[in-house]
Amino acid sequence: MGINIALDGPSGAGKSTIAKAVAAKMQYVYVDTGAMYRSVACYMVTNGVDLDNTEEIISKLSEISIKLEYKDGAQHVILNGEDVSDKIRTPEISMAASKTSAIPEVRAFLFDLQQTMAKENNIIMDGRDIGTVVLPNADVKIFLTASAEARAQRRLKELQEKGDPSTFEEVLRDIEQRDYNDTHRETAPLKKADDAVEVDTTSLDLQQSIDEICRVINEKLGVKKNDDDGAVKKERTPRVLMEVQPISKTHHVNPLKVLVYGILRWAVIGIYHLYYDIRWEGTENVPKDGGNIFASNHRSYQDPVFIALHARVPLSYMAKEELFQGNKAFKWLISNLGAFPVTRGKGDTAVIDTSIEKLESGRNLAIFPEGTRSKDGKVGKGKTGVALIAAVAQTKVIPVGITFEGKLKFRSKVIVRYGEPIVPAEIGASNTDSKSLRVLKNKVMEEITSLVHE
Ligand SMILES: Nc1ncnc2c1ncn2[C@@H]1O[C@H](COP(=O)(O)OP(=O)(O)O)[C@@H](O)[C@H]1O
Ligand SMILES: Nc1ccn([C@H]2C[C@H](O)[C@@H](COP(=O)(O)OP(=O)(O)O)O2)c(=O)n1
Repeated sequence: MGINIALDGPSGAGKSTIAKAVAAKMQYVYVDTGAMYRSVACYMVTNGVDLDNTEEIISKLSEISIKLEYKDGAQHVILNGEDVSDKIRTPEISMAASKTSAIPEVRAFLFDLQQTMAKENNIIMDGRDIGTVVLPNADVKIFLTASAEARAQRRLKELQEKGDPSTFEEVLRDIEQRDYNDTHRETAPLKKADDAVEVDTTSLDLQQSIDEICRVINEKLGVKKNDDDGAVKKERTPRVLMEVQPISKTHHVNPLKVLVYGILRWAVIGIYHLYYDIRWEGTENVPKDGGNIFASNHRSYQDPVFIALHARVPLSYMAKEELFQGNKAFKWLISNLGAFPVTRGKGDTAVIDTSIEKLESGRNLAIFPEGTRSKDGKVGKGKTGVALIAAVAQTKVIPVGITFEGKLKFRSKVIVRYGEPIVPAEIGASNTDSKSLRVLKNKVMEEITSLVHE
């Protein structure tokens, strides 16, 4: 179960703008339930359904599929495969949504979808009934308001920017009509939950509103008192959330080094083709830039080289510290090939910092989540370290599957498969809380396993 923040209030109070900003700041998923109601209305309007004919509206619900997708940080609303993100924002659809959202069957239809999203992710969800009906146990509930005039003024500005000729009076009338519809419907009317914090934004500008909401959230997520026994509930502090700092992709490995590395790579690829019966698959999945994690099953000491040969930017990888203690020339060699030491079995936390530093410096990082080589070729369960590094750095993880029969020897048939990159935030792992790490680790191990067995 993720952390859930419920944000309710009337139209134009600032819910979606603020929720988006908070989601970006806290690396949460933003769920715009209004967009879902708008999509239902959009389908009805587009298909000529009479909005006073409740029976017909209900009968059409089974034809609707709604998805919220996240591309380049923006939320897109997909209705039956079509991106309707812009289409649902017209005054006509606003008014239609206000009408169709009063129908209990429409609400029940969207309720399941909303609850599922809340279960799977850390989310901030905005709407009218989130704190009262959809997420009655939300960790934080906020009721956002502003005077009808202030809200109408904001909407008018928005509409004017889009070239819409509506007047202030018309917009105010629409807002008041929708407020009336939303607060007077029988099912899940707009009202403040008893345990919600009310924030009035009438005299606050946007930044002040965002700051106030962040303050309320931090206060609520900090330490929560259990009303029944006065004990402090299991603390879910935002401290952990703050540690997530997506690495900056502005650091690049020296281009000359990349060029020399490229020439060497191709020379080594040639040698490897002579020595092994080797093939690389899925090379189109390898990002052209650095700062990515390659997570692979571990079969042999050659694995870092196998993985590196199709990555354009050099790789760093962890190697057991004993390798750095013996022969100085060997230490020099492996260090220059990107290895850095890790103390095994001691929960070496410095290695996490070093890994992040490597990624930040623009290098790629190879990790073998199983920790040790597999003798029989079976993929083990994997440790959480890979997920922790990926979650803290919020960077792509490219799963890799390495297969060969028995022991690696001259002319062994080797296949190295690169899978599609995993983006932590897209699979609900936008934090370092235990649920995010579990989700991420499981996904990485699943992908590696299926690449090995393809
Ligand atoms: N506190 C505020 N002060 C000024 N403008 C605001 C404020 N909050 C929101 N806005 C602006 O008002 C408009 C409506 O806000 P929006 O987030 O769409 O409201 P809601 O989701 O509650 O309907 C947006 O253009 C937004 O930039
Ligand atoms: N949880 C929700 C969310 C929206 N609705 C209704 C109320 C509104 O009339 C429509 C559209 O909501 P939306 O939040 O997009 O509207 P505004 O952006 O506030 O104008 O859906 C609802 O009934 N319950």
